[in-house]
Amino acid sequence: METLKPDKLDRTKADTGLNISKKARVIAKIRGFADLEAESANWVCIQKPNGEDSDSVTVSFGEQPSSRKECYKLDYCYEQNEGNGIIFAREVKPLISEVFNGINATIVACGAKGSGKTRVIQGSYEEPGLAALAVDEILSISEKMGKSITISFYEIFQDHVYDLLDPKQQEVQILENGQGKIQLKGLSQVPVKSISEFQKLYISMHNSRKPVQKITMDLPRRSHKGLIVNVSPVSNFLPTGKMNFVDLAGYQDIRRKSTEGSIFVENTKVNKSIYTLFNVVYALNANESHVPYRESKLTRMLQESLGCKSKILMLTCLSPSFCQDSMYIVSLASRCCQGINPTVSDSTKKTKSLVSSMLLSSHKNQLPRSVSTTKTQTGSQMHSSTKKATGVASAVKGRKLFDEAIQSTKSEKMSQKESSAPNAMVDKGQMIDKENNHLLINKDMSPPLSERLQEISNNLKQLISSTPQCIEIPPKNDTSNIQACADIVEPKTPDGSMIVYEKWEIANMKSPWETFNMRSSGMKNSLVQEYLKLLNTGGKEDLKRLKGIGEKRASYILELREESPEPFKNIKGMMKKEMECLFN
Ligand SMILES: Nc1ncnc2c1ncn2[C@@H]1O[C@H](COP(=O)(O)OP(=O)(O)OP(=O)(O)O)[C@@H](O)[C@H]1O
Repeated sequence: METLKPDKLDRTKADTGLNISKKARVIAKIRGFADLEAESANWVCIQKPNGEDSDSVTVSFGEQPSSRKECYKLDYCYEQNEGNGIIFAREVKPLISEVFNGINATIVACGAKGSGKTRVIQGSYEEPGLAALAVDEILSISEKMGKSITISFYEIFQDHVYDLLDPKQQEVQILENGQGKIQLKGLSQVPVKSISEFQKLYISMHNSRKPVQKITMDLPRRSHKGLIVNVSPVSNFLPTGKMNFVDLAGYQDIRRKSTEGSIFVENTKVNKSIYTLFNVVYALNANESHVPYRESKLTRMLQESLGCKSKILMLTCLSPSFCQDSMYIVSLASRCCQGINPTVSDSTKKTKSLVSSMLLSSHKNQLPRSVSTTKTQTGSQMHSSTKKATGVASAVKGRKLFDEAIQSTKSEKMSQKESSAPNAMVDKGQMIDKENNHLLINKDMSPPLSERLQEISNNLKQLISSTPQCIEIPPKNDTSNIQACADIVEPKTPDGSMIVYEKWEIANMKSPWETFNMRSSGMKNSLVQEYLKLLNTGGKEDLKRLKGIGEKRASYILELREESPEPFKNIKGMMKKEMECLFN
């Protein structure tokens, strides 16, 4: 196990000084060169205005033309020569004391396929990952306190959760009790007494990739893997703290891959859950009233470790050589990182404000979010390889974002005050009740998915009926106006479409009315896509919330989806299916 100097490396509360109300810290790590990678192909550039003391850094990619280089702001970026030990000491270790105080922490590794996520989270026997380093530390503290720890290890494959520590590999059910508390039925908790015992369970299970029930294992599969470390708190009056490590499946843009059948469905589900996680982190960092936990199994499972007083570390892994998917993931990460008041390019602002005014104001926060990120033109860029790590003593600012993370909602503030009040003998049950109440309060504030979908459907109908039929549609192959609006509705690869949009707009010089008409057409198209997506992916209850869809039609839609993964390709197809349904 790597020897660390915690006294020098810890980021203590004394280091905190930033007034940044962010719940999630978003950082990156550039992976070392793999065996067959050309070391000359150094593609990621990072800019640290204050070296290792920088409060934020910018990441850009070498192959973009320097005149139009886009930079993505993140809280920090670790370079190729900085290993798991340093990341643990600066980012993860400070969270451990929080976990002993009954607070949940979640460390998520995200990135393109092969970007080094597993190496950072799981590591190997030779170079332990963040999870093993954390368990080692937690075990040594627990031993001193005479306490014990347990671990759970699960896999999410095609939106099903499986227990990796249970030989029977039962599917885990995510249940919510009467008070809104999440329970993971069927997920075992195994006591762990030593680091070697942990490594044996974690590394061997991770690598064994045992066949999961009812799933053929002939093809490599993309799945998320999660570890939960349950920690006994310092006081019996505190709830059990959890430290979660999530090794996300690698992001792959399926539009660029010629996949079919079950692989296509698998990839779509994986990407959707990655988007949802980013949307949740964005919503938390931006203090939004609605957090879309319910939109994926992963975020649903992690709800109690992402919301309330939890701490989140998003670790974006980057390939050092050209990788389009890495660019996309960084753009998502950067957007989460910005939280409140992200700086956006003029074109993005323009589009956003237009769409906001077009939507009923009560709906605007309820649409799936765009990938607007901080994009700036670069000044002097520094290639990652040219920067040398200059020791660790000065790199102490990262964790202070966590320490400053505000307890933003009133209910959180109240529960904090009460738990720290003198003589407040708050028992475990009461504390849990408070958390539950908080969840219920939040639930009241944020309507469930089905309500949002209903509203999207209503918007769609309104727009279809109100959009003039004689609108001037841009040339058939020019999808820029649709793209501009789709940017608001759905995450997209930052492929310069906004630039294309601006050029197109300038070249055509439309009147305000014509521009409005064109954009509303794009808006309509986006909403149609959302509506179709709902028909293709929504649950039965969500489908039934849509006007005109009752029990029978919802069942029929689900039947159609069993026959083919995405039966509703366009409006025409939808109408046809509707007619078939009527005559069935
Ligand atoms: N720091 C590093 N130095 C050298 N090679 C590395 C480093 N990190 C990862 N690699 C290599 O890169 C490859 C991908 O690593 P890893 O499996 O950790 O990526 P991943 O993002 O988890 O992949 P996937 O998306 O397929 O799960 C492996 O061959 C690994 O040995």
